[in-house]
Amino acid sequence: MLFHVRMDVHLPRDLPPEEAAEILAREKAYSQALQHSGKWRHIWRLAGEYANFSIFDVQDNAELHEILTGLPLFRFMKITVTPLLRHPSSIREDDS
Ligand SMILES: O=C(O)C[C@H]1C=CC(=O)O1
Repeated sequence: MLFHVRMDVHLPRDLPPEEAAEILAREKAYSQALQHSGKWRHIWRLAGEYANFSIFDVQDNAELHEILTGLPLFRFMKITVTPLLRHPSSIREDDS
C-alpha cells in the first residue's frame, strides 16, 4: 500500500545541541535503512520549511504506524498521512 506522508519537524529551542545532533544522526540512519529496504520510496524537502514529503510502500496501516512511531524524531514531528491508490488515468504500467 502506498502512503503520502508529510512530516513537519519542530525541535524545541532548549534541546541541547549534542542531543539534537545524536537524534538527527539516528533519524538519518533509520530513514536511509528504510529507503534501502524499498519501504521509504521517496523523500523530498519542502523548500523553505523544516518539513518533508515522503512516499511509503508498506504492507498495511499497522506497518506504516510502526515505522512512523519508530522515527527518532517522532516526538518532535507533526505527521500527516494520506493513503494513495492508482489513478484511473495513469499511463504507468506499475505503481512506481
Ligand atoms: O529532515 C527531515 O525532514 C526529518 C527527517 C526525516 C528523515 C530524516 O532523515 O529526517
